[in-house]
Amino acid sequence: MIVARDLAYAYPRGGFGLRVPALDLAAGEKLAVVGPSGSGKSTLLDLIAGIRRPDGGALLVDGVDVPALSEAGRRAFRAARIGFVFQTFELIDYLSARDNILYPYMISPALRLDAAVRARAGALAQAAGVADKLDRRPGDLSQGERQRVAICRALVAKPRLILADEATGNLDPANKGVVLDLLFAQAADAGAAVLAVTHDHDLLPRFDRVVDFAGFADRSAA
Ligand SMILES: Nc1ncnc2c1ncn2[C@@H]1O[C@H](COP(=O)(O)OP(=O)(O)OP(=O)(O)O)[C@@H](O)[C@H]1O
Repeated sequence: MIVARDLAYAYPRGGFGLRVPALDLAAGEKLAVVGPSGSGKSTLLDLIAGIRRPDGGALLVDGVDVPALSEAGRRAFRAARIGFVFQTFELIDYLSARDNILYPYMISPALRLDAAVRARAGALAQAAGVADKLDRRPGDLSQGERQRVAICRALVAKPRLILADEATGNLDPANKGVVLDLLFAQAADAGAAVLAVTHDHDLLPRFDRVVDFAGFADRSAA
């Protein structure tokens, strides 16, 4: 699902660079990425999702050479194949929680919004414990509720790859378990792979593999 070799990236205004010699993720695999704050974990997710373009190296995601795509191509690829739970949620303030969940269907011409999709969005919200909040806007939700809405949005289009950046970071222990169960059940159902950044070491036994990101920072680029 992911093959990265000698992946290099430096922020254009300097300050931080990342060099990843090799990273592989098999279809259906659940990989946790750990590492100190500021070690480049979120930057890696941005590269995989095509939000940022690497300066060098090779990156195939679901067989696609993502860095070779145009910006529009990368956006379409992301909408169709990747479910991204952002660390800061990135919900849209003026849309209801329901419409936030359905957002991939509003921006991707490849996805068609119909009654089955609406039902699926409702079922995901139910499983995540936010079904009674669907008419609210993100500003009227708690942090943990926003996080769960963001997770439903990442899952609604049955992505091939789920990228999760601290997806359970704002949740209490009970909801953490519920949300991770939901994430993994949906991934198994769709045959999707999961790459999750987490600081929560209690969750690591639930993953197939753990990669420690300490050491991937490229000091020469700083
Ligand atoms: N737009 C930017 N321009 C320059 N440097 C940046 C930018 N965004 C992030 N950085 C720097 O890049 C480094 C890696 O950031 P990143 O968010 O990838 O780390 P992280 O491992 O996900 O951290 P955390 O665990 O705290 O979320 C940090 O030192 C950060 O200050």
